[in-house]
Amino acid sequence: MSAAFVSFDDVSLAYDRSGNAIEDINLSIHEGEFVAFVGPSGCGKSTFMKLCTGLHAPTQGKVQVDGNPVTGPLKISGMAFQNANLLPWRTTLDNVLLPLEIVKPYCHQFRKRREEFVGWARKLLATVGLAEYEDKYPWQLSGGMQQRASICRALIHQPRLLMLDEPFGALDAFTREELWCVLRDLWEAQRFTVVLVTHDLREAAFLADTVYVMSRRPGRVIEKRTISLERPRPLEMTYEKPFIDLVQALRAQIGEVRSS
Ligand SMILES: Nc1ncnc2c1ncn2[C@@H]1O[C@H](COP(=O)(O)OP(=O)(O)OP(=O)(O)O)[C@@H](O)[C@H]1O
Repeated sequence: MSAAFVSFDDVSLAYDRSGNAIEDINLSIHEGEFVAFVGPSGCGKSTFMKLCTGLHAPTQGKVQVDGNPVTGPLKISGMAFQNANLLPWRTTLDNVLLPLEIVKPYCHQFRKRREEFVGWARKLLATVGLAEYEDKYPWQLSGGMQQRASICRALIHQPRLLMLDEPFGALDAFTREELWCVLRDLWEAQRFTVVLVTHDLREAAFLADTVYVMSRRPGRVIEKRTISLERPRPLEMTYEKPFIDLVQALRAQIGEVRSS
């Protein structure tokens, strides 16, 4: 096993005097690992993400990424959220290029290397099936297409850490499953580290190597479950018994947390 890429040592965070939002988190994520966080609403999943990416500092404990303490917004991460949040006045291609215009070191090279960067964006868009939509505006895309573009935008600067906060939560079940496969294939090809926050236990079990189950507030990790289903994982696998049993077990656990 490689050294931890993301590590949380006794981490707690209190936003205000109402007490800890998350408490005593100890975990290690290895480079290239795909982890998912599940738990009841308000248990601190998004808070975990903010700590990981340096958008908040812990009240107690230590957060490290790639061997360094996280002291401010992390440049090696890409993020995507439930809402695609594409800029409506930019085409799909220009939305995907945005991080390269902003993030160091690319922003300093943007003008000079624009053609090369456009090539990266086109390649990524083609990978997720949006080759013909590069010049369309967000309002000309379906919700699923917008989310594909938003994942491309999160990956364009080749981040080592991809943070996904319920990225498929607003999509219909069919589109969601399609995008699981898009994400699975991108991850298989590039092996960036992924932290996925989701309410969807099937999604967590299908995509992740490790699922962390969190308790109600103050959020603590109450279980680390290794998903040993063979890879690559075809979608059909989700209709087979081992997968169904796994999701049932996770569901039972969340049910216990909710009623406790
Ligand atoms: N900026 C903030 N200031 C004060 N309290 C906050 C802030 N952000 C989150 N909280 C509180 O911290 C707790 C954890 O919130 P968080 O958004 O991390 O939970 P979550 O598990 O992601 O929730 P959900 O599943 O509903 O999205 C909640 O009780 C929330 O009200």
